[in-house]
Amino acid sequence: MIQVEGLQKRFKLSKEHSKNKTSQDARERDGYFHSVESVSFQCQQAEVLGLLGPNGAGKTTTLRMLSTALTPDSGAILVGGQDIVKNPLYGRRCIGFLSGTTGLYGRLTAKENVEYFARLHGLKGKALKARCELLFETLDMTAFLDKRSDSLSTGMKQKTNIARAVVHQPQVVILDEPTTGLDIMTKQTVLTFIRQLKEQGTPVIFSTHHLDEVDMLCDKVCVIDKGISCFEGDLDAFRTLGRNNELNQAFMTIIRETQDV
Ligand SMILES: Nc1ncnc2c1ncn2[C@@H]1O[C@H](COP(=O)(O)OP(=O)(O)OP(=O)(O)O)[C@@H](O)[C@H]1O
Repeated sequence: MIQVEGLQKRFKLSKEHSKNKTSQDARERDGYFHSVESVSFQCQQAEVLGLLGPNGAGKTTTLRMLSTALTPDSGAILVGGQDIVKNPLYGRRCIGFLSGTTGLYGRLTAKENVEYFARLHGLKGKALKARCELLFETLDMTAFLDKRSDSLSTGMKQKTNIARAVVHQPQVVILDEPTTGLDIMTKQTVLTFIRQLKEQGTPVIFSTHHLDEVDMLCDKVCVIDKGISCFEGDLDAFRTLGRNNELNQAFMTIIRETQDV
């Protein structure tokens, strides 16, 4: 289980930027951009949580804090009761993170990339081979395992990145827009993989703009708007609050009404 409580993150703006201030966003103040002002949610074992929000809402900033790539200014991130803000090394061991900008080593093959990260996490010998083979099979990677990563298609790269992110069997999996830019077949493989993680009991948090994916996969959603989590609940509660069975419509109502407050 992962619990996120009162996360905040601001970024210092350059003097130049502050002088020529044109932004209407209330998060820009005192020489800082307050990307995440107050975000809280939790995701239990075997639950899939969809992180929703308009462009610029603060989803990626939040997920980067969960991955320990960014340190929050305040707030707590508890995995199995331990605060990974205070213990980021522990966080890196227990979280598997796929970001939109994760890079692969272009000169290494898909297989070599995944094995390299497996070794970084301490896997070796038969355990490494078995874990990698299972992932290659599950993510349908066998046809391109020996190709250099710089020659892979977008979908092949994404599968390799996902394998790399979960090779150490993390307690919690966090995926930032995992299906963006993928064709229908590859997207299906990724969604099936998320469902399998859930069946194995792993909490999965993923950000997306595709509410059809949320409908198919998510047990609950958290909506972030302008750096603040304004809704957390299951899909029934989401539809009720948005007064619409159609998730896109419900989402737009929730955002509109949050912004009117
Ligand atoms: N290093 C930074 N310095 C200044 N502002 C930043 C920085 N990183 C993010 N931001 C700002 O914080 C806000 C939230 O960005 P974030 O990438 O978290 O949004 P998002 O919800 O993931 O958006 P999208 O759906 O478009 O990916 C944006 O306005 C962004 O410009």
